[in-house]
Amino acid sequence: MTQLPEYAIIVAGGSGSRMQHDIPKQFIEVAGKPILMRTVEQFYKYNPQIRLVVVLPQEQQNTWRSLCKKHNFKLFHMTVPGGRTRFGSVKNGLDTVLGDALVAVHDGVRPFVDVATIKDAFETAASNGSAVVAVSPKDSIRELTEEGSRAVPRAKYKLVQTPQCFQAGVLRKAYEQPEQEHFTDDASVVESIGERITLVEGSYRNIKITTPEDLILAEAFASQGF
Ligand SMILES: Nc1ccn([C@@H]2O[C@H](COP(=O)(O)OP(=O)(O)OP(=O)(O)O)[C@@H](O)[C@H]2O)c(=O)n1
Ligand SMILES: C[C@](O)(CO)[C@H](O)COP(=O)(O)O
Repeated sequence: MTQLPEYAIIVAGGSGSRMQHDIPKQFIEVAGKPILMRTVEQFYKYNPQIRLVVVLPQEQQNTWRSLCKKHNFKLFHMTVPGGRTRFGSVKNGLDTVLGDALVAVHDGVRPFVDVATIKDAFETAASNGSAVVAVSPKDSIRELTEEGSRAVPRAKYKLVQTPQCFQAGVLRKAYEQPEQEHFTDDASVVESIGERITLVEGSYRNIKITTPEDLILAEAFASQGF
């Protein structure tokens, strides 16, 4: 835990179109528990005093309340409406952040984030201003070109995960700018106002549950107690 108040903005405002499932992917149960609940619990385990902000589409909020009741999920959290894009959802979450603080933004569908990773991200952001979790690619990488494609040096690349943790003031300033096409995460938004991004080591288990086969992996991780 750091000296400043800590927030986790857990974004689950997307439509989950790539999952092709009949219920929103954040509500799919993995080993009997909705994915989003697992994610929120990891942040509570890191710091029971953390301020938890869950971003969900307005029309899913009643379902979420019912799920919390059904699963006897009592962790205190705020719920705010999602935006049209991830950028909009993070912006809505940020409106709840008061004063000086450290803010972690995390995908609601990354339930296997380690407590140690969350700790590392907050501590690094406290000293460096930012901390973005990333891992090294395991596959070779090719860049698409007009002629076809060409090999690029893998050692020069990282695969970016969440949490992405920042000083609240920096994140607020970054999210005041207009949204741009290349804003796929918080690091790209913050970098575009000239701030430096510090990377911290993530974990290959910290998958973003995106497509149907990710659910098989998720069940396997959960059955191993992760
Ligand atoms: N308008 C949006 C879009 C995305 N997200 C969140 O950002 C995270 C990463 O996005 P992704 O996995 O792509 O989720 P979806 O946008 O829901 O999925 P898809 O692109 O397959 O539709 C998810 O937790 C998602 O809920 C969000 O809060 N608000
Ligand atoms: C934020 C993120 O999970 C980092 O890898 C990713 O950029 C989200 O992308 P998506 O297209 O919204 O899944």
